Amino acid sequence: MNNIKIILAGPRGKMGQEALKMIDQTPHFELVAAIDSKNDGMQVKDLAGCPSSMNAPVYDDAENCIQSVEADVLIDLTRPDIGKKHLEMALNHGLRTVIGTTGFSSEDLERLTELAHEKKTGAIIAPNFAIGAILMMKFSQMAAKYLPDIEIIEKHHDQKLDAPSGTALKTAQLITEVRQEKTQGHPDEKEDLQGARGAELEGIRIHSVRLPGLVAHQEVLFGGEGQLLTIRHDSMNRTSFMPGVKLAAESVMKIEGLVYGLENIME
Ligand SMILES: NC(=O)C1=CN([C@@H]2O[C@H](COP(=O)(O)OP(=O)(O)OC[C@H]3O[C@@H](n4cnc5c(N)ncnc54)[C@H](OP(=O)(O)O)[C@@H]3O)[C@@H](O)[C@H]2O)C=CC1
Ligand SMILES: O=C(O)C1=N[C@H](C(=O)O)C[C@H](O)C1
Repeated sequence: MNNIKIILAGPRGKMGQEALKMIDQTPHFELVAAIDSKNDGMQVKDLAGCPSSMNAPVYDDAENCIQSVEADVLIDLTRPDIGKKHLEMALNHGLRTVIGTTGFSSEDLERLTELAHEKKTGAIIAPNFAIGAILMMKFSQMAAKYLPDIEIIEKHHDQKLDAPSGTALKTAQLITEVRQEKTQGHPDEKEDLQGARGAELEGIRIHSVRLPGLVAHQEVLFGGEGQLLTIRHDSMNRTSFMPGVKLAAESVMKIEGLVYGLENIME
């Protein structure tokens, strides 16, 4: 496989640190720069916790980095508002991009799909990189045909900025592809405390839990007469996401246009 030159945005973050290790351990990946709003001019190896072999410059200005460094792929693991900005910027420069940050609305996705098409550039937005989470979403889509009364409970660490999680939204979207819109619960139900029934997407209820100690977890509950099916996935740590990040960085080299969800590139 050809060498892939990578710019990583968010190298000091929890995901960024795992991604640096993964890049370091992948012979055909080469880190050529990092985007970090706080450490302009430094080398990645000098940032706390970063592999000592990484002689790549740090830029605080993403546009300057993209223009100055010869790269094949930008991987963004920052935060929802920044990920969006970086994807738009990279596409405008014709730079292939893998986005791990979540919080994309359907309007954002529509606009960025058009931009990727117009620029003839590959991009992947992966609401969840964990292979088990992709399977949980696919199995939920299968089950929804037969058990259409569904509630999603997603549980994350308390530093998470977006709610519901990108995974919960993607799960609900996949379900709506096979299920008619449906009102669940009693037709006369009312919330005595606002939010008690969670958020709602085409009748599917989504409940977001945020607690210290959690990493990333989701249960999809399917209720039927006298039965309950639960499909559950747990990420115990962030190394669970790295095979997916690696697959996305390899796959984005071969595609044109925007792909939303790793299930679309898994064989
Ligand atoms: N798709 C998936 O499978 C997964 C996605 N995620 C998503 O990935 C993102 C990162 O998660 P996580 O690592 O846990 O979060 P962290 O808060 O640990 O890391 C985010 C990092 O981004 C940096 N950052 C913020 N703004 C900028 C900027 N303008 N330029 C460069 N870097 C910036 C932060 O730096 P500073 O400290 O200076 O603010 C921080 O180091 C989140 O959006 C999360 O939802 C997480 C896990 C899995
Ligand atoms: O912020 C996180 O941590 C995670 N974000 C993604 C999401 O919003 O679904 C993926 C995973 O759940 C971890």
